[in-house]
Amino acid sequence: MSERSAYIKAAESLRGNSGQWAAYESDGHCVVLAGPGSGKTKTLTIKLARMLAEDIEEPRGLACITYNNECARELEQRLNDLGIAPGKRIFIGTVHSFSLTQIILPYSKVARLGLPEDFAVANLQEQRDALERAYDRVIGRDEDPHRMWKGLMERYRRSHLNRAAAAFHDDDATCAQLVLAYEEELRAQGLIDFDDMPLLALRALRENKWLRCAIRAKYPVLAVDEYQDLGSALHSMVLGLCFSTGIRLFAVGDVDQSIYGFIGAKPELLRRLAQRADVETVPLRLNYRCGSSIVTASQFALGEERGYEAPAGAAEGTIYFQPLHGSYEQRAYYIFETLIPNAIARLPGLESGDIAILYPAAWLGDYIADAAQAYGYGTVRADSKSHYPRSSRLMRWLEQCATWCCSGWQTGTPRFSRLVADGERLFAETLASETEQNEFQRQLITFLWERRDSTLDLHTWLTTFRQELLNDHLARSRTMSDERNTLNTFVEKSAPGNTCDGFTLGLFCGHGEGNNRITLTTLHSSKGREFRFVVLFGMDDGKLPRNNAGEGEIREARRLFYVGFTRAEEEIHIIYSANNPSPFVTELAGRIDAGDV
Ligand SMILES: Nc1ncnc2c1ncn2[C@@H]1O[C@H](COP(=O)(O)OP(=O)(O)OP(=O)(O)O)[C@@H](O)[C@H]1O
Repeated sequence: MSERSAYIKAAESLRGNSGQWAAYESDGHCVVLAGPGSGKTKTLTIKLARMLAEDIEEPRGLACITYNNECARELEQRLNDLGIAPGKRIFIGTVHSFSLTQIILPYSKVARLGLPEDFAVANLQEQRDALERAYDRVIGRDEDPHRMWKGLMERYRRSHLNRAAAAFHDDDATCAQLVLAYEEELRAQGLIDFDDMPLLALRALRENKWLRCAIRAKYPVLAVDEYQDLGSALHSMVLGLCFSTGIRLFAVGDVDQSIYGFIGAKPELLRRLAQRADVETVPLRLNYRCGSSIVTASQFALGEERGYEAPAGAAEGTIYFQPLHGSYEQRAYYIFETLIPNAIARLPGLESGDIAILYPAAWLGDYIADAAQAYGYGTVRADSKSHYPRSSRLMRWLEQCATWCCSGWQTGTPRFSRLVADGERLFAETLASETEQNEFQRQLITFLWERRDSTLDLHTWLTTFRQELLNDHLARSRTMSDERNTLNTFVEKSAPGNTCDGFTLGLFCGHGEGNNRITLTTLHSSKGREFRFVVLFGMDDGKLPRNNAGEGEIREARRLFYVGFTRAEEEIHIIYSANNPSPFVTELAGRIDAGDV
């Protein structure tokens, strides 16, 4: 199917929903403001495909910014299903990678950002060292600066974007000095860090009108997914690029799913955007994901009536409350001894891959992982305790390469051309010339073609890959120091005697048997995902919300509960301490008992 017919066909499924169709037909700035499962991401991807085909003439393209690399991966996959591979015309990535690759790397010198020509991105150790030196200079107490000051400084940098404003120096003079000293320490080493990226990009855009015009020339459309979690820097960029420079905006989000306040997200920014007179705001009411009782109850979970409904004829869905006694270990065992075997017997066709167990903090996942292993269930962890950070672009590309070796060479998923394009974007810095790109492509096909076997030993595959293809690029790149460390750590883990000893290529990329595993992840990392059967684990007072939470934190914890709750299609099981339930669970159970569902 051609690109054009693929999106036109997909758009037919939007026609029956007047809101989705209005967004699809919009021709100016448009914001889709809607709840879970309402098809925001679906509408966004089909609209992107349409704009690329109908509104934007080659070689111009569009930039799509999203919250994290996992969300970027999801969008890439959905666009790929519509026949659109990321490439020169389309940028999909985080605010940080947009700032770095589209603004700082190409324009830092002409935009006079004051960075040395060969600046690099600091790895975690270099950031720690810079903070320690800055702390000694500004505060100099005999304390660990990483415990309290690191978090304070990060929040201050993210919330005080304009260094010229008096508020930057006045709101917290010590913090302001620490920020400046920390940045000086980094610059003295020729480094920038992660938080510098949007700040420097914003400064470059603010101070240089020609740069805003250059971005508009390349990307006449800017799309934003998960707007509620993107923070002040992105919001300021959007205001400057879209409303002062004329780039067209297409954004989707949900203020009720804003769960990253602790790193600077502000749901009111999306609200303000949606209230602008020059923006067409499209609300969506139907939730296609969850059974009808789950949709109704989700609004009790949130504590707000939003008027969301399931479409006519949707299945009902069931909510189970599971108050338990005993330790977390005992409660985790109950899931695999009773809950899941019963569910598999009851729900036709339910497989491990349809099941997710979500918890408020990654350490609670350890109990689940141990219990799953004891009962012989395969699991995949998508939280911070996964075998490698799910956000790593390099690891994500290696997974794709492994998938090609296991099956892609026969099925075309992924296509080899996609691996080449993604690899060239990943190593864009060191693959500048056509000769280098051709050589990279030749080496890649030689390596992968000789290893088309899902039973190969992962450690050998990775060490050879690293040595033959990656080492040189990683050593020469200025931006991939952390990616290099991530790879080296994972290679070490896969070595004989370590935690991933014996992993095959198939297990690494979730191919075949290994793919059908129960997902274990935090409520935070469950955002954007959906499963037939969801277990919420550890829904206890003190865990959700955590002890001594302030008012704002309690509101955010409640939204987190709502995000987890709305991942379920058919069944949701809420496991909590019988003596100490989360107040959100108590309120939800009370509303359901009162017959509100
Ligand atoms: N018009 C539609 N007809 C049928 N199914 C739809 C329609 N719109 C969306 N869906 C389905 O609803 C589910 C949720 O869609 P999607 O993931 O795009 O929602 P979302 O609004 O991004 O959700 P969340 O905010 O919870 O991540 C998907 O399975 C999608 O295919």
